[in-house]
Amino acid sequence: MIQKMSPSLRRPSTRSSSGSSNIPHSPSVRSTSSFSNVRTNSIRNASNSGSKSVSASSTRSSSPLRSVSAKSDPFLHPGKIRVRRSNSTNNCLRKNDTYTGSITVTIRPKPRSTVASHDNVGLKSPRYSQPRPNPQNGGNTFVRDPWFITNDKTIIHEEIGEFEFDHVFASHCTNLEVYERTSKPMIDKLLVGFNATIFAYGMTGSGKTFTMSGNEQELGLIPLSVSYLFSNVMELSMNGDKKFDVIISYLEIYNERIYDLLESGLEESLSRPSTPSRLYMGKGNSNGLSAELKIRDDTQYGVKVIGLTERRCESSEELLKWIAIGDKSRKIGETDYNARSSRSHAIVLIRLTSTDLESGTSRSSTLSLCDLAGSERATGQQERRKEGSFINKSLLALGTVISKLSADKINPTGSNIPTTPTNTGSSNSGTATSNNNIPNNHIPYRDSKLTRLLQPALSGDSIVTTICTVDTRNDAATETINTLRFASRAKNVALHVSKKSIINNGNNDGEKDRTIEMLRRQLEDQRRLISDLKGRPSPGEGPSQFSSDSNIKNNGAVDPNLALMKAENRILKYKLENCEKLLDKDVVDLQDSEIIEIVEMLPFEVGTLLETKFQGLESQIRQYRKYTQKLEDKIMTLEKPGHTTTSLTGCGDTEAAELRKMLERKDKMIEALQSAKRLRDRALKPLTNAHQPLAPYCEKR
Ligand SMILES: Nc1ncnc2c1ncn2[C@@H]1O[C@H](COP(=O)(O)OP(=O)(O)OP(=O)(O)O)[C@@H](O)[C@H]1O
Repeated sequence: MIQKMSPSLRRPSTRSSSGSSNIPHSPSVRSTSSFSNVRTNSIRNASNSGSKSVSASSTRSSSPLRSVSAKSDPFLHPGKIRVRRSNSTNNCLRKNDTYTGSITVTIRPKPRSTVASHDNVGLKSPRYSQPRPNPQNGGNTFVRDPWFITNDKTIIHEEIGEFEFDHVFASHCTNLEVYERTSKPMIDKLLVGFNATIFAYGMTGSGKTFTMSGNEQELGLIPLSVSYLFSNVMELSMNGDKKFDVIISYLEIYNERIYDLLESGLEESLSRPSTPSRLYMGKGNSNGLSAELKIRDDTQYGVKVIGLTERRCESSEELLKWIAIGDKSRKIGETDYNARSSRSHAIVLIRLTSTDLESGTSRSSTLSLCDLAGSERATGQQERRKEGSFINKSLLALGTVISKLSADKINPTGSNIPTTPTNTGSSNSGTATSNNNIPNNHIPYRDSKLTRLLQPALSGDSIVTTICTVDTRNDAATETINTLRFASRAKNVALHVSKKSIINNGNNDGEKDRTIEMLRRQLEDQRRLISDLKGRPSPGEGPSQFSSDSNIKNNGAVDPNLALMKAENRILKYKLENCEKLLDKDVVDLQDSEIIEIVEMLPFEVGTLLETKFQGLESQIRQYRKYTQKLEDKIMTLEKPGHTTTSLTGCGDTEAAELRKMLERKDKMIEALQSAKRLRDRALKPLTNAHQPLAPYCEKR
C-alpha cells in the first residue's frame, strides 16, 4: 500500500519565492505568482523564478499575465503543464478601486478523527501520514492514506503529485482559522464596495456545511462573517457621517429549481424561538412548499431572481435568525457518506448599502455565501439518485465553466473576462471578451441554474474565494482528486473586479426616499389628527380630514402634488421594469406577492387617489347601467306590437336599430369597466385592508 515517492515529487518547488510566502490577511496583497497547482516531472525544466516560468510549448507573445498550454489539463495530459507568467503580484488592488488577481482557492481536509494524534494528514511533520489499522479487515492490516501535506500551500498525493493552492489547511484547523484566511478579508472588501463571493465545494460529507454554518460547538464562516460585518458597520456608523443598510436574501437550488428559503414557513418559524443548534447548523426538514423562482437578466446585478424575499436587518442576531429560518426549509437527506446531506445548493446573499449622509451618495455591494451540495456517486435510493443526478449535473456545469474560464479566458493583456454589466451592457451573452471586445469563447453559464446565478461573480463582478473540502481517506481518493482538479482550474481563473459604483441619490433614489419619508410623516400627522378629532365631543364642529389636508398644505411642509408625482413616477418605473420582464424569456407572471409588494410601496396618498378614481369608475358604471336600462325600456316600447314609432321618437325602425347598437356599445363599456375594477380589487386589496376607512365602496354589490 505504501509506495515510495517518485523522485520528481521530491524536487524543490519551482514556484517563485513570493509564491511560498505566508498569505497575508487580504487577497489584495496575497502573492500567488505560481499558477501551477500541480507539480509533475514536467516541472523540472521550469525556471525557479515563478515570474519567468513558461512551459516549453509556449509560443505566445510575452504578456503580463497569460496562459500557456492552456488546453492542457495537468491530470489528463501528464507532462504538459499550464504556467502563467506574471510580472506583478497576482492578486492586488489597483488604485484601491480595482481588484486584479484570480479566484482564491483554499483546501480544507476533513479530519479523520477527533483525536489529532490519529490523524496525520494535517501535520506538517512527519512528512508522511502514519499507517493506521484498516477497518475493512478488522484492523489486522494497516493502511495509510495517500495524501499528505507538506506546507500550508501544498497537498500531495503519493502517486499523482503535488497540488499547490493559496492555502491548504491542516485537517484539525478550526472554522475560526478558515474564516480568518478566507472570509474575513472578503468582508473587508465588501465594506469598501466590492462584491464578494465565497463558496464551499467538495464531495458529499467532506465538511462544506460544517465549514459554512458550523455547529453548536463551533461557529461556521457564515455566523462569524455576519458578526464581523455588523461590528464594522456599527463602528463605521458611530462616526455619524454614514448610514448602512443590510438586506438578506436566502435561496436554494434544488433539482434545478430555485426556491426562496425566507418565504416558506415564515410565520411558523417566527412563532418558534430559534435554538442555537438551529441557528448555526440549521439543516431542518424540508417542507418543499414554496414556489419556484425564475431568473432574469438585470442591468444592475447582472442576474436577478424575480420575487426573492429581501429582509432588512438591524443586527447580526436578526440576520442569523433569518438564516436559521431559511435553514429549516433547506432540503436534506441521507447519503452513503453523510447522514444529513444537503440536497441543494444554498446561497445566502447579503447586500450592504452605505450612504454618505452629507452628499447623499450611496454604494451597494453584495456578499454571496454559497454552500454547494456535494458531488456523489450513484446511490440505490431513487429519490437520492434523482437529486444526486441534478447535483452532479450542476457541479459538472460549474466545472465546465471554470475549466473554460481558466483555460481560454486569459486574454493577451492578462485581464480576464470582464463581461460585467457595466462594461459590456450585457453580462449574459455567455461570451467572454477580450479588451478589444472580440468574443473569444462561449462560456456555458446557461447550462445550469447554479452557473447562471454565479455568472456575474465568475465573469468579473465579484472577488471570489472558494474553500474546497476534501476527504483524504483512501476510498474517497477519486472524488478528492476531482475536487482538487476543480480547485486547480479555479486557481487559474483570473479576475478583474471594480468596486461597485457610487450612486448619486440627489437626483433620483435619494430624493424619492426623502419624499417617501416626508409622506410617511405626513401620514402619521394625519393619523394623529384623525384620532384627535375622533376624541372630540362634537366631531361635526372640528376640522374635516380635508381641512387637515389643507392645513398641512398651508404649513408649507409638503407639496402633495409633487409627492404624488414622485409616487406616480415610482409606479411608472415599476411598470417599466415589468415590461422589461415581459421581454425576457425566463419571465413569469406577476406574482401575487409582487403585487402586494408594489402596493405596500405605494404611499398613502396614491392609494387615496386611486380609490377616488375607482369610486368615479363605480359611479360611471352605475350611470351606464341606468342609461342602458332606459334604452332597453325604450326598445321594448318600440317593439311592442301596434306601437306607433312616431309617437316616441318620430324615427321609427332606424332609431330602434340605433338604440340597439348603443346598447351593445354600453354593454361592452360596462364589461371593460368591470374588468378594470376587478384588477383594482386585486391590486389594492392589501391597501384597502390596511386602510379600511378609505374603502367604503369595497362592500359587495
Ligand atoms: N472539519 C471538521 N471538523 C469536524 N467535523 C467535521 C468537519 N468536517 C465535517 N465534519 C463532520 O462531518 C459530517 C459531514 O459534514 P457536512 O455535513 O458539513 O458535509 P457536507 O460537505 O456539507 O456534505 P453534503 O454535501 O452531503 O451536504 C458532519 O457531521 C460534520 O460535523
